[in-house]
Amino acid sequence: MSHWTEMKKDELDRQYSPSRWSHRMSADDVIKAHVKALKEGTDQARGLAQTLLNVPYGDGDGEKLDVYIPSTNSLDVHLVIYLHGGYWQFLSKEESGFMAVPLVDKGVVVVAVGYDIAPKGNMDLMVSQVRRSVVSVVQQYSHISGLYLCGHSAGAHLAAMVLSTDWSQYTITPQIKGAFLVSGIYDLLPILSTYVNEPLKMTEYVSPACKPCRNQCLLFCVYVLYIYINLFLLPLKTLEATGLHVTMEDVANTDHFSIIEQLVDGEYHLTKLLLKMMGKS
Ligand SMILES: N[C@@H](CC(=O)c1ccccc1NC=O)C(=O)O
Repeated sequence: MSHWTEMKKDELDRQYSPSRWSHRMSADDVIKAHVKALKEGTDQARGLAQTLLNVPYGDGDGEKLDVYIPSTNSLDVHLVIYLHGGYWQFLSKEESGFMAVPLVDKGVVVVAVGYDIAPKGNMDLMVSQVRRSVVSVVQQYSHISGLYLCGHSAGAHLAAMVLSTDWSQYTITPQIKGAFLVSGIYDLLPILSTYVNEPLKMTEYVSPACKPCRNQCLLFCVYVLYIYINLFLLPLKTLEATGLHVTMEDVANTDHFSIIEQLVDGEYHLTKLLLKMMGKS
């Protein structure tokens, strides 16, 4: 495969269209099925778990999060913050509680963060929102014994941006014990000239600033290897060079969408891996 700098726009657009790489269904159908699966999973979690919905973490309309709470009296409670995907322009927290049931069952609190997707929000705002959401969660749940991040696709990028935050500008420094980054995109430069950037309107000035490369606390790192193999491997090497404990998991028989949808299932390999990261297996 040629390097992205040598690709014509059509080809780059195709490479950055995960729906067109699914072997399960047509591009349109895979997206429809994805949104449906996430929504149904979230509705189910809202029915089964105790919840606190629309908790503000800032003054903006979009600065709200949902909390899925286990019924446990244990003091050793772990909390995972989920940052949804959707190329920073699709999805919301309303479809982002789908993985809560198997985690809540194991006594883990799940927080699904809402942020202002494009065109309402731009990259700087989204990065600032997810960072502030983490600070707010730590302030509200100071008793938790372990804070973890999970993100899919664009949400994995945002999670990596959280990990690379200079917390000296914030009131507290969250102690993030691990991050579970699923099928993320970590280099924004190649997408500047693609359709993905149309609502985002990122410039070359924004993009390097939003490239997560510094990281202090990554324990587990999950990628799916299929199309952009070279782009995915790059941050892994960068992270390892900093002396972090980074694990890469190559998940068989999946695609960009099913890899995260299946977190509704407690028996799914990645659900078990996420629980293992939190010492809950
Ligand atoms: N144009 C993108 C659309 C996409 O990524 C997407 C669309 C709706 C909901 C979620 C999406 N991506 C999730 O990671 C694609 O071809 O897959």
